[in-house]
Amino acid sequence: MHRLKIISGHLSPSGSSDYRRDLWRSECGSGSGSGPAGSSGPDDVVVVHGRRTAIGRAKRGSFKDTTPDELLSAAMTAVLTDVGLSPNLLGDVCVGNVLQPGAGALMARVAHFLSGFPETVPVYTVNRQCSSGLQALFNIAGAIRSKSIDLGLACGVESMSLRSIGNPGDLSSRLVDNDKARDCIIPMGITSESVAGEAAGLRYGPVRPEIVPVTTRRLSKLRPAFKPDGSTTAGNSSQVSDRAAAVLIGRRSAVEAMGLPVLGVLRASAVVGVPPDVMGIGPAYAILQLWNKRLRCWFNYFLFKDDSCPES
Ligand SMILES: CC(=O)SCCNC(=O)CCNC(=O)[C@H](O)C(C)(C)COP(=O)(O)OP(=O)(O)OC[C@H]1O[C@@H](n2cnc3c(N)ncnc32)[C@H](O)[C@@H]1OP(=O)(O)O
Repeated sequence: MHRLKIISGHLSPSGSSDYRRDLWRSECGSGSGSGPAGSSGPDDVVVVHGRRTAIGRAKRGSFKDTTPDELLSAAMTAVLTDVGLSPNLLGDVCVGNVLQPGAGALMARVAHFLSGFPETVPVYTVNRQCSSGLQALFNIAGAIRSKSIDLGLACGVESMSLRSIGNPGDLSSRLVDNDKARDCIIPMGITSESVAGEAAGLRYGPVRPEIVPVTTRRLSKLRPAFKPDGSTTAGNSSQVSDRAAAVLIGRRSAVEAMGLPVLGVLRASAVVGVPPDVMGIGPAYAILQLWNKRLRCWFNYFLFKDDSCPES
């Protein structure tokens, strides 16, 4: 019950005082501010509000002809409209996007103007492959922590219908002499097969007793998508899709002064490099790094799902 109460408090739009009291009392929340898990107060980076579009199936879905600037603009506009915030108050806007033509920032700046944002508000894009949207969030959080800005908008957008991931661009011919460099051009689906191969030997530890095995006939009959004897199918893959999302975050003191809601607190993030032929395994190692940043008790409250792929 205690755990449920904390989770529901975390989701409360008003950042309810009950939740905060529980958080302050909990092992993570009661720290002296000496570490990322323990710091709590006016300088917290807090989540105010977030919206997303529906998820359209690439090439065949409802957004197959919708340009990414339109998707992005819809999400950006909705966030600010919901909370009644003028875009003038945004210190920065960061957009995660992988398949970027127009030198990166063009689509985002167009979306920015389509949303009625003034030219004085800056915008830029970031590409950290599958976690680009998350990286946008932590870029804005970093700017808030360093006191460069008080409030910012973090977004992510991808049109897998209108853009192609097939073209690797111009690369050195020396690539063939370097194993790791060569692995960088392995198709995504094949890396997914390699991750499945590595994961096959893993035990699922504490969550194992919670899982009830269910085999649906249709699901088990789906054919492997990337190699004949593979295990990646349409049923266990991230879907290739078109969508956008936007999240408003800020420093707690500024957010509260503006009378905006507090949905949650951004405590920490971690990024790691992994071998390119199993790049999809990255979140497992990043979670371990967070664990090592003394966030152990947070793992009592939340189960993590890797939903960061732009195409998922
Ligand atoms: C960091 C990383 O890990 S990167 C990610 C690595 N993974 C990948 O690259 C995989 C990305 N995904 C893909 O490329 C695509 O989703 C694919 C190729 C796997 C599948 O694409 P599609 O064939 O277009 O999938 P689609 O959605 O049409 O589904 C195919 C069929 O499976 C069926 N299906 C899909 N999911 C399920 C399910 N859960 N249960 C039953 N049937 C299902 C669909 O109904 C469809 O049936 P139909 O052909 O009779 O209509």
